[in-house]
Amino acid sequence: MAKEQLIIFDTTLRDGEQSPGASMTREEKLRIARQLEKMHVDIIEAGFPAASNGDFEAVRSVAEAIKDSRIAALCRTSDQDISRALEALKPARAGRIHTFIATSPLHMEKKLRMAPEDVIIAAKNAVRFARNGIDDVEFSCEDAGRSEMDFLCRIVETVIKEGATTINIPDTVGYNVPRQYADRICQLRERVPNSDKVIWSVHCHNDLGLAVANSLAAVIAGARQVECTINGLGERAGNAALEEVVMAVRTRQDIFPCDTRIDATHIVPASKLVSSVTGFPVQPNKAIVGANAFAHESGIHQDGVLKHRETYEIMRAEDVGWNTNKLVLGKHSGRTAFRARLKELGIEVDSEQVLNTAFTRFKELADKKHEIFDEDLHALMSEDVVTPEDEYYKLVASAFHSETGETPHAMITLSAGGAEHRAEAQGSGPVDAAFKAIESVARSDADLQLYSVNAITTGTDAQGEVTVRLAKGSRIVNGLGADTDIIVASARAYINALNKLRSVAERLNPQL
Ligand SMILES: CC(=O)SCCNC(=O)CCNC(=O)[C@H](O)C(C)(C)COP(=O)(O)OP(=O)(O)OC[C@H]1O[C@@H](n2cnc3c(N)ncnc32)[C@H](O)[C@@H]1OP(=O)(O)O
Ligand SMILES: CC(C)C(=O)C(=O)O
Repeated sequence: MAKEQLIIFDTTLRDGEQSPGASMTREEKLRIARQLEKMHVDIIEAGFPAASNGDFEAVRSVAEAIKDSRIAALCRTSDQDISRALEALKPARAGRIHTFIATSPLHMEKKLRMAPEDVIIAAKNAVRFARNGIDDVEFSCEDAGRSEMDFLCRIVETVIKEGATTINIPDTVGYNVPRQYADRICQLRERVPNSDKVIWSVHCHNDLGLAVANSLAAVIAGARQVECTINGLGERAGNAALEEVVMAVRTRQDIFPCDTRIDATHIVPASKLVSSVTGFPVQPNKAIVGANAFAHESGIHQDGVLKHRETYEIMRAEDVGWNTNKLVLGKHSGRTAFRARLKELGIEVDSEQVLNTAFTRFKELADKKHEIFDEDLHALMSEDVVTPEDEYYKLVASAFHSETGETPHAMITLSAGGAEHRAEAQGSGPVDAAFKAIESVARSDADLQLYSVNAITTGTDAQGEVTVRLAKGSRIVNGLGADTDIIVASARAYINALNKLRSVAERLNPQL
């Protein structure tokens, strides 16, 4: 039997935009709307036309441009707001008026300063007025999560009689918990006459981190529209995240009696677009769209995923728009993942002993660096271990000068094959000056590919750890240096890399 449709109503451009700092221009709204249309979002709430001329124009432009999604515009229960919204929606192939008024005792008394009976009249008149202009009218009981059930039933019954086609029950301040919220939806569906003639919708905020859980509980209780936003953007702690709702319903088809029309492969691009437009980064551990959502670092998980992906993945990264899942090499990784990555990089390991030696070096590096990249592996596999006794270059002494308004300057005494050399150089910073001074002696002709400060311990004796990656021809090496002075640590790392380059060159050409 075909599943019922769960309507996805995206409000990134309206409630999402109410996030402090997330205001969007008309062009930005258009770009996001086009991405939402591509994803097959059913309804795009484009804005609040009475808010400003800019928002009016933005809703109008979205209504003009988007053909495959219905466009909704939000308005209070005032004729002026509704007229403005109707005007903005005129170019839409399919439009919806979304009108709302608060129904909780607190909001009615303290904010609206209206008697409950007057709120019912305002809702009734607004829906009637809206229905004169358009067929599709959604009515929202703002703060329904804290409204009295009897009152909710009365106001909803009234607006259904006036022709509202969708009834939205927002948990405006994210106060409800799943069982209680689901119970509200069940009661309304049971008690309100003609409840089967309308679509029941939910709109949950995330103040207690329950927006998605509440939305899903409501779907099980019979709601067939979920209002949500990309990345969970929205007022205060945000709204239910579209990607989480869609993927929960899709992944748990054994539980949900419905599914959405969303093409989930557009989810990650949509998330990236919203993040770049708003400047709100996505936290790495965010479900579905976070950079780590399909990444595995620990050896036991990596081993499991390599043997059978489903051991640690309940969805496929490709199905939500990532290129693939990721095995990230780090200090928790094991031999299986290490060997697999080497193989992917085309690095042949001819014996268990070579693998074990390389793996030990890899663990040493991983203790110093947060993440091991492919270049690190190339370096690990091509370099020899250089012991202090075989070091050709040694740092004997150093002095650095850096002062506001003056060019940084470094003085280095370097031992090269036992002979001491003094060198001085200026640079764009003291580290640059130190590297130039060392190079004036070593003349390695190597490319500096990476300079990173890997870890700083805490306390007054803080240790700075630096990695310097040098490349010469096909040889790539990582040099490590540690010191309480970060410039000295950098110089040591550079010299360590030079020694490794020399050692590899000697191995390839023993005449050197
Ligand atoms: C839960 C939600 O997300 S609701 C949507 C929230 N979004 C927004 O508010 C963004 C757009 N809003 C705005 O640009 C402005 O608030 C406007 C243009 C709508 C109104 O601006 P102003 O006329 O200056 O009013 P202001 O914002 O100061 O106060 C809101 C007024 O609307 C009233 N009001 C609030 N909700 C409703 C409603 N659903 N229906 C009718 N009146 C309402 C308030 O009681 C208050 O009236 P008062 O001024 O007579 O006390
Ligand atoms: C206007 C309604 C839908 C709303 O945004 C809320 O109650 O949070």
